[in-house]
Amino acid sequence: MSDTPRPAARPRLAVKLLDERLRDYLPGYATDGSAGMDLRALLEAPLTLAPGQCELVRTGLAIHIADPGLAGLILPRSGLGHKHGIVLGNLVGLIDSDYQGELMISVWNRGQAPFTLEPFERLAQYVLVPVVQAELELVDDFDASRRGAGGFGSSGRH
Ligand SMILES: O=c1ccn([C@H]2C[C@H](O)[C@@H](COP(=O)(O)OP(=O)(O)OP(=O)(O)O)O2)c(=O)[nH]1
Ligand SMILES: [Mg+2]
Repeated sequence: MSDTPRPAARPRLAVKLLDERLRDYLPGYATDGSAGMDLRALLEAPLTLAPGQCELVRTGLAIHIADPGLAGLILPRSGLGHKHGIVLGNLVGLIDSDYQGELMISVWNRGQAPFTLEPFERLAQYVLVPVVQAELELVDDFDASRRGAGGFGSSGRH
């Protein structure tokens, strides 16, 4: 028997290609255990971002998640972020389950040197995550908890 757990059934997401060139570049999981699928830059020409510059970049993909129990996250790629300072202008992109528009990536060069993005380069990753929607219930007092209202380091450093 293998130690590898059997993968759970994968939700199926409806995807529209907004540009035919994307057909050759459909996102997928690089390995069995990958958490994210890489998203590519739909650019007509290389795009050079000066230090501090932030641009909205097309992906050419629309994904309708449909299930309110799921959401998409757009996250930076570690290599681009750490080595080149290429991260997201909104830090994290949150994709609502009812969003049907094109996935857009806010690309921010937080580094010190210009960086050139090439057409169809993988520049961010899309992660599907479970979501729980809550009902807010107004109360006058909470049941006591050990932490109470202590925050921002109230439990000490070590
Ligand atoms: O990096 C991102 C972030 C968001 N979106 C899309 C999907 C998301 O469902 C929608 C709205 O995002 P959000 O709610 O974060 O932005 P907002 O500024 O609150 O806009 P809205 O008033 O449309 O909710 O924009 C992207 O394509 N890329
Ligand atoms: Mg919003």
